[in-house]
Amino acid sequence: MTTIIDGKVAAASVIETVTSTAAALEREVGEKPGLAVVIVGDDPASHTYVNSKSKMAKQCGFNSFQHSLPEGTTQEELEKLVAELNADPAIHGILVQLPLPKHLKSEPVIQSIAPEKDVDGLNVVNAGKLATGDLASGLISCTPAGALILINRIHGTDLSGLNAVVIGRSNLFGKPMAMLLLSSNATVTMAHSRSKDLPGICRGADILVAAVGRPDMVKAAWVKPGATVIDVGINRVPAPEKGEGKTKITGDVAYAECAEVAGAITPVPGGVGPMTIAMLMANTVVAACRSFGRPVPKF
Ligand SMILES: Nc1nc2c(c(=O)[nH]1)N[C@@H](CN(C=O)c1ccc(C(=O)N[C@@H](CCC(=O)O)C(=O)O)cc1)CN2
Repeated sequence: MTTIIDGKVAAASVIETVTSTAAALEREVGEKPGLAVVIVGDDPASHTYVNSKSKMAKQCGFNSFQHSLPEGTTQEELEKLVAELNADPAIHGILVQLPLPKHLKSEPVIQSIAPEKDVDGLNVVNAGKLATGDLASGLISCTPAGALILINRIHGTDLSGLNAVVIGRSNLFGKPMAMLLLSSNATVTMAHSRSKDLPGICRGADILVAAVGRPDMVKAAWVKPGATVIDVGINRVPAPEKGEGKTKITGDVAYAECAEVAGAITPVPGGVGPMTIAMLMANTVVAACRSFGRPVPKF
């Protein structure tokens, strides 16, 4: 029997801990965690994600600040806003929604976020801490942190002796995911579009993580029988069965056929996606606890 890994259930458990920690902080210190979310431009999917983040922040008992900037915002204007948020003591977490419009460079913006407020875990200080095995004092990118929680539900926290393959090498997901798996003692292979014999590499995986942005790319023949398959893809594709012009979300894994072979698998939607927003809340409450010298919850 294949286990369907339910990201909504795991996310709800994270949110419960976040909410009780935020309530304790307010009771004991008289302050709420503050999350600032910055979005530039009109991308509808990005607006949906940002609205969900702001709504969830309020639900957790945070102060939520949304900065929606016009498409024509300049690099200087964006970095000036980040500098103001860095200096604001009511803000414990800052997130700049990605991707930015094409005329803006995301790297300098990300690197201008104060590391202790970088709840996306993308700043070189936080990425460096993760790469050097310091998982305790930095902030870890939300989607890989959430994917690891789902993997831990199947395999426990010690992945010794297991082969993990991560397809994709982005700073937002692939690289931090590989570091987290390595820190959990897995034997990790990072594969990508230039890898030779991708199906063969994947067939060696006890834990296969796909983050490539190509709908249904991973086929059943790529999956080792009994493997855990984590699908990080969020692809919007046409869904004529729902009506003309309709679309649906699908992952990077051909779900139905891979579920026949895998031991455990995440669906899309309802797998890794809900963990992204839950871990953003977790990072924000952790950043707030640290700023007040309070104990940090475990997720
Ligand atoms: N600064 C950041 N930008 C982006 C990130 C990020 O972590 N930080 N990740 C993605 C988008 N993203 C959050 O921003 C995100 C993607 C998907 C989901 C999610 O819950 N997906 C649902 C399906 C939702 C739907 O039906 O549309 C699921 O998989 O169940 C949450 C957040 C890029 N940008």
